Amino acid sequence: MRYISTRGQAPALSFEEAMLSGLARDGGLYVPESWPQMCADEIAALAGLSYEDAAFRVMRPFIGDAFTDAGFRDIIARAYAGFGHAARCPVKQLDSNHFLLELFHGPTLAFKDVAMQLIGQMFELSLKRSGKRVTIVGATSGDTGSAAIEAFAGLDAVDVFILYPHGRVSEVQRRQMTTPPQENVHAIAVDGDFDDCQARLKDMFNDHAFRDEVALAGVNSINWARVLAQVVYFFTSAVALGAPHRKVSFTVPTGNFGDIFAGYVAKRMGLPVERLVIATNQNDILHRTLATGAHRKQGVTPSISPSMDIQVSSNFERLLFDIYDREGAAVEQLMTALRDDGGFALDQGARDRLGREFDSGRASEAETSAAIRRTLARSAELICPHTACGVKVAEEQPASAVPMITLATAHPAKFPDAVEAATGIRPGLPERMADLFQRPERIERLPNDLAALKSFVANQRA
Ligand SMILES: Cc1ncc(COP(=O)(O)O)c(C=O)c1O
Ligand SMILES: N[C@@H](CCOP(=O)(O)O)C(=O)O
Repeated sequence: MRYISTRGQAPALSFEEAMLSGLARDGGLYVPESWPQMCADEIAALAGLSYEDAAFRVMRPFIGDAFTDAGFRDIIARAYAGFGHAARCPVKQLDSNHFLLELFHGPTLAFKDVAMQLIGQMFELSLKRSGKRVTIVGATSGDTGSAAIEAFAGLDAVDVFILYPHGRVSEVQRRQMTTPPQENVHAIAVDGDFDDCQARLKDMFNDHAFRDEVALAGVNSINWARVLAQVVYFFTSAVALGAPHRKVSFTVPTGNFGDIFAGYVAKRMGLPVERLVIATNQNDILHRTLATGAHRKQGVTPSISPSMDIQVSSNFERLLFDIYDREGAAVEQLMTALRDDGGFALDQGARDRLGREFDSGRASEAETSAAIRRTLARSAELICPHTACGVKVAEEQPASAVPMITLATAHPAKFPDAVEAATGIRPGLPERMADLFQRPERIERLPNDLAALKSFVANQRA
């Protein structure tokens, strides 16, 4: 399996090379040159397997010769050993035909752990083999950063720098990033929003001299391996509800478009998915794109679901590549317009293809709170505000016999203020994190300035 860039100008790479590279050198994102297929019998055979065994079968066709089968099984086993639920990503019934896919049983209580724990193991093995050292820089609206720090803290061959928007993540998220004592991890509060952090990260990748000097690597969903690991739970949850003999639909709380793109990949591989529903908060660029065909930035407005406070959805580029018939030049043109003019209009063909695959909805602040309250009253489940955006949008989809699975992307205890304001209940952190608020913090505050950020990274790495 080779990986090609969405902008069509970078060399094709192996899985391992794409994983260690992050962004392609032409500014694009790596995608597989074709979608591996799983037939109905292969999908049916996932029923009853452990999450680890299912993960091996779903991901194996993508990794080429990066790892031996035994080595890859070992990586997967180590990645999920620390999860707090035997099923790793369990499905819970919310209502007669509405289910929650719980993705928050990993160490930092959000869905990012599912992929980050895996790629932490992959990086470690790969770097040990090559003797190389890399500098990981990540941008976060709160959850990717804490998951990355947890997965890479203390590793010899890696320095980690996480850019987060100052004052725009929850206190639990911030402390998860600023309290780990290991010297190879650095949390940087940037004076800007998440889009600024992600833009500076991409600027660093696009500065080839800097990129080569520090051996830059990325663990955002820029990295194909992140998306791949997220494909697995679309299969396991669908199979738990009867796939491939029965179709399912998914509603995905969406920001950077990585998670729902993983659902799209599962569908391309043969999983019978009826609808993929994008759920946004008030930062609703993707919902507006579906509704109007115009993809236009409006600036980020802080919300009670801060991890989804995103207007430049990085992985939308991967989808555009597919719906523009894998024409790198067309994607390059659209991305240039997004950067220079603030947006672009999809042509009618692209709009039709988008509409055939996806539906969308948005949740205002009041609707998000109401969904938290309603879910507690109806189903006795306390959900986080991101999950609540998903539940609200799922509930307004047309009635259907096809089961709807909404992704529960974080534990409510990461966002106690929003949950308490909605329900009067303050969710508590698990015992192992009970002293989080007493641990000393280490924060570097920097301006939204490429030169300042590059200089900090270059000087602080080991
Ligand atoms: C809790 C939570 N829910 C949903 C999302 C949106 O996921 P994605 O960026 O993959 O669209 C994020 C951030 O990515 C998140 O942290
Ligand atoms: N919500 C994310 C934003 C970054 O997304 P990623 O999937 O590209 O890493 C976060 O919590 O940081």
